[in-house]
Order: sequence, then structure tokens, then C-alpha cells
Amino acid sequence: MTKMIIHGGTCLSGDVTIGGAKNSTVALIPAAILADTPVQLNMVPDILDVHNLMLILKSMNVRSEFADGMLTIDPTNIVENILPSKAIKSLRASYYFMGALLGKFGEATLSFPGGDNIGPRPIDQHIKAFEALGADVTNNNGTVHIKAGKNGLHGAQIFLDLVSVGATINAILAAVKVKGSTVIRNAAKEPEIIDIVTFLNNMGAKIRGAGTDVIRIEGVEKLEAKNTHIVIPDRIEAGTYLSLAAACGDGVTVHNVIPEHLESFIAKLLEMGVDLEVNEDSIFVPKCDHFKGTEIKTMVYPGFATDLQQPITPLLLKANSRSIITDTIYPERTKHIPELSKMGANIKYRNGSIVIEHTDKLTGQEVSAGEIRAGAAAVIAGIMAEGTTTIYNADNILRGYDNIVDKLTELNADVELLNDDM
Ligand SMILES: CC(=O)N[C@H]1[C@@H](OP(=O)(O)OP(=O)(O)OC[C@H]2O[C@@H](n3ccc(=O)[nH]c3=O)[C@H](O)[C@@H]2O)O[C@H](CO)[C@@H](O)[C@@H]1O
Ligand SMILES: C=C(OP(=O)(O)O)C(=O)O
Repeated sequence: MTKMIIHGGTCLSGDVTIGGAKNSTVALIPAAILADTPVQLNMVPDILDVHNLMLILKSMNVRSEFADGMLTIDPTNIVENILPSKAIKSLRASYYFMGALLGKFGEATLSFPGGDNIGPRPIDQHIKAFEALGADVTNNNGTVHIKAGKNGLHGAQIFLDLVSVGATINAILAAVKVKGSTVIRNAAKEPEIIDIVTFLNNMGAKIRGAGTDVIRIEGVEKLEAKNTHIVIPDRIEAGTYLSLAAACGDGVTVHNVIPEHLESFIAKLLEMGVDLEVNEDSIFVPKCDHFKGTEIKTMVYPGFATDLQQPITPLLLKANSRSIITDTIYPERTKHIPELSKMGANIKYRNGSIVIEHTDKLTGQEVSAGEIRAGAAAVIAGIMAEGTTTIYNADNILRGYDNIVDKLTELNADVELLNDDM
């Protein structure tokens, strides 16, 4: 495990460039095994999730190489194999191998996926989709076995009971090479889903409607990569740096942003009085001294992302009035509260909502990154605080923040990573 040391109190300025989206990349990599040719992805973020997915690929004899944001994956010699359960459990998105392997071999056996500890994360809707496509699914002590039933896989009508990013993508991966027509209704609309569908369609898939709540798929026999797929920018990483820049910046430009992917987040910052300058693919955050508290409810896209409720919290501590956050997606996503409280934050969990009051001063402390975005909140709080903050379990941050130490250092923050045993 790794710890992050932050000497707080610095004022940030300059430029930061956002990497490719974690939540696209972690689906694109499993999707790549459906290809009948080698595949190239560009703008791939250098994050632990990518390295763990590469280990899973290796266990299936799929060669991958990663350098300077370019990831090459060659699935042409893929074999069915037992997947390494440590790597599977290190991240949530390993569940995309369920859909991808089912689509490739008509069968998948996987341990239950890991990922952030943010409350219950069932996969019943993924299973519902696989079953609708004709698969039999069993779960034996955390090992999920999915196998095409005696009539094989077939196109299907899938109605998701709730809007799920993972179930939508898994249904697409399972159905893209299945004979016949599949329709996914009540599908999630996140930009990452459009990215995966763009990747598949460029290889010959026939998928329409990504970005709406009805996705229609005509199964195809072959998927052949003819060009390099460029991963979309990470809207959650962008939101994290925007929050950081508003909380402790003296003029910061965040580059490689698609502002349309961040509309609800940008609207909140503007509503609070953060005077953002939104350009075509960058956002300038000026020095901000006064802003108001606000109310936030996390929602499915295009609503306010659950993954940004913790990163915006340290900024809300600086507002001159109370803020309230209600996470409707993951109501138990509160691992940051005890850690920020230790640092002096006036923050409480009350009646299912997070109540944040103005806090004059944060002080450096020893805290833990209980999950990726709780870790992001601790990083921002640590930079705002007086003194030194040590964040344990920093691997959770490195799961999804590309080159975070270099990016923060470039902005003038005093941050380093150390092995926990030092
Ligand atoms: C790798 C990845 O892309 N992770 C993102 C993805 O996670 P993930 O795909 O796991 O999240 P979902 O969109 O599936 O979850 C949304 C809600 O549906 C519930 N649910 C989901 C599936 C299911 O079968 N049954 C069920 O009840 C979940 O518990 C949650 O309350 O979307 C989340 C919500 O935007 C983000 O926080 C994660 O960063
Ligand atoms: C919850 C998250 O990730 P994952 O689904 O990969 O655990 C996140 O990125 O905030």
C-alpha cells in the first residue's frame, strides 16, 4: 500500500491536462477481447485499474503493451482460462469480462468484482440481461458462472429495472456478436457508454441509440479494428481539478475537457459564485474568495455525478452558508466524513444527507482514502489545510487519478507518494 504526504497551504496556479476517462477505459479493455484483430487505444490514463486489467488479459493469453498513453491489445490468441481473482477483486470493472467472455466464448466464470466500497453494489441487472440473452447464471460462494443455455444465445428485449452504467455496457458486450436483434430499454446515457459504442461500431458493430435510453443492437459476426480509438476525457478527474482550483487556486486552467459532459457540475459551481470561464475544450478557474453554499442531489447522467459529490465537498466547506448533499445513487457513500472531520471540517451525516457548514480552517492529519473519491476529497482538503496530511490507502486514489503527483506538483502543490512501510 502507498501513502500520500501533502504539505498544505499552498496556492495553486497554472495548467493541468485531464487524461482519458477511467470509466471508459475500464470497459474498452474488456471490450477489446471481442475483436478479431489487435486493437489500439490512445489517451489511456496511467491508473492502477488499467494495470490490473492488463494482468487479467495476460491470464487469457492476450498480449497488451502500454506506453505514453497508447495501449495495444492483441486478443487473436485468446484462450479461456481461470481469471486471477486478486486482480478481479481489485476493481469494479472486471465485471465487464462477464459480458465480453459470454459474447466471445458463450461462457464466463469470474469471482465477484471488487471496486470502491461505497455501499451495496448488486449486479442483478447484469444477470437479468445475460439471462434475457439466453444464458444460465449461477453464483457459487462468490464465483459467478454464466453459460449459454441449451438453445444458445439470441437477440432479446431487455428492460433494465433501474438505470445502471455497468449493466448497460455488459448487455452491449454480451449482445454485440449475438445473432439477431437486441433492444436495451431504460439504458444508462453516460458519455462513457457512447465511447464504448463508438469503439465497437468503428470495428463493425451495429449499435444505435447510445446516449439515449433505448439502445438497439443487430448482432455481427466479426469485429475488426481499423483505427486507433481515442478515449474521451475523464469528466470526473476534470471535476476534481475544477473543485481543487476553486478551493485553493489563484488562476488555474483545466485542459482537455468536454464541458458538455460536466454541465450539471459547472452549473453548480456557477450557482455558488465560482466565476468559471468555460471555453471549447478548457475551463479557466479564477481566484475565488466568496461563494455561497448549495444543495446537491446526485442523479444518473446528465444529473450531478455521484463520483463528484466527495470531490466538491472540501470546496463547500469554504462557502459562507450551509450546503446539503444527498447521494441518491449511493446513499452510503460517506467514507470521507470521518476523515474530513478529523481535519476540522464541520460536516455531518444527518437523515440520509451530508450537511456541510462553513469551516474556517482545516489542519493536516493522518487520514485514510477509504475509496477513490473519498481519497480525492482528502487530497483537496490536505492542500487546503495548514500543516501536513498523510493519506493512507492512497492506492485507492491511484486506481483512477492519472499521474496525480506530477499534475499537482505542476500546479505548485507539495505532494509526494511513499511506500506505507517507510
Ligand atoms: C467502472 C464504472 O463505470 N463505475 C461507475 C459506474 O458503476 P456501476 O456501473 O457499478 O454503477 P451502476 O450505474 O450500475 O449503479 C447505479 C445504481 O444501481 C444499482 N444497481 C446497479 C446494478 C445492478 O445490477 N443492480 C443495482 O441495484 C447500484 O447499486 C447503484 O445504486 O457507475 C456509477 C454510477 O454512476 C459510478 O459511481 C461508478 O464510477
Ligand atoms: C465508484 C467508482 O469507481 P468503481 O466503479 O470503479 O469502483 C468511481 O470511479 O468513483
